Amino acid sequence: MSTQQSAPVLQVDHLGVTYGHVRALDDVSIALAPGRICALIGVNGSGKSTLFKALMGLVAPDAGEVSLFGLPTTQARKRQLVAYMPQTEDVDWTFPVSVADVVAMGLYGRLGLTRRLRAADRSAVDDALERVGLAELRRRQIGQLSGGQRKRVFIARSIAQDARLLLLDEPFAGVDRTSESTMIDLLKTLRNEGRSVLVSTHDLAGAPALSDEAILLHGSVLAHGDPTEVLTPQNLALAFGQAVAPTSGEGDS
Ligand SMILES: Nc1ncnc2c1ncn2[C@@H]1O[C@H](COP(=O)(O)OP(=O)(O)OP(=O)(O)O)[C@@H](O)[C@H]1O
Repeated sequence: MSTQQSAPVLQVDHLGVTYGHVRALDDVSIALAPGRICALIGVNGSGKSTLFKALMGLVAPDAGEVSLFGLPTTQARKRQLVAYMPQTEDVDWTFPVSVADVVAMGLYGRLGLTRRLRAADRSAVDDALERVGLAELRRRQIGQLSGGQRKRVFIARSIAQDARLLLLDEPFAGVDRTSESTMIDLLKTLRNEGRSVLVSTHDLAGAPALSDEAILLHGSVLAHGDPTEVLTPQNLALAFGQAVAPTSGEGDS
């Protein structure tokens, strides 16, 4: 990490994404430095999930570019540099796999075709489960976990993977205050290890305590910087004051 300390882990230049007639993201430019927690804040439909999906290459932009660690997304994913936690409803929780199986998936990039875990891999899975407090539930089917436990499984998988950038879409939704504060402590520890975290949240009051910087999104970036400077009454009125849908119609692409 040392030689590229200031190189952005995530760079988005003039990104545009359109679904049919809905312009979900328009001219979005963002850079995120290593070792930072960045809160992504915006009203429902402001494009937060779309931004995560574009960063992961899961939706095709119609304008602009994305790079992670100076690499195209496909390369960064291949090198296991980035981990993504989608919104809970985007995951098939009935899938017949255990908690430990899901965490082990973080190691697949390093395993051979047989995907057979060696002793060191098993201990990486155990360590990751220990760090998120799920060691005792390692054999449980993922569908039999609470909402907060499900989120922690994903974080454990990112830790096992040793991802340098975590993209977390609404990790605190449906999570009680105690679990949320445990998760925030964990994210800060991961940040202190030099990882970066982009995390979407609706918790405006909690954002300054959670994050080093904040982005206010409303189809485009309304503000990006220190959370206390971003979350001003004026900016919040712009982002939340009116239930304005992102620009729809033919867009400008
Ligand atoms: N697959 C899709 N097809 C068509 N429109 C979509 C699709 N996915 C998202 N949209 C639209 O794109 C816009 C941005 O949606 P997105 O899910 O990115 O917002 P969000 O900020 O993540 O919302 P939320 O806080 O509700 O999760 C919205 O107007 C939404 O209706």
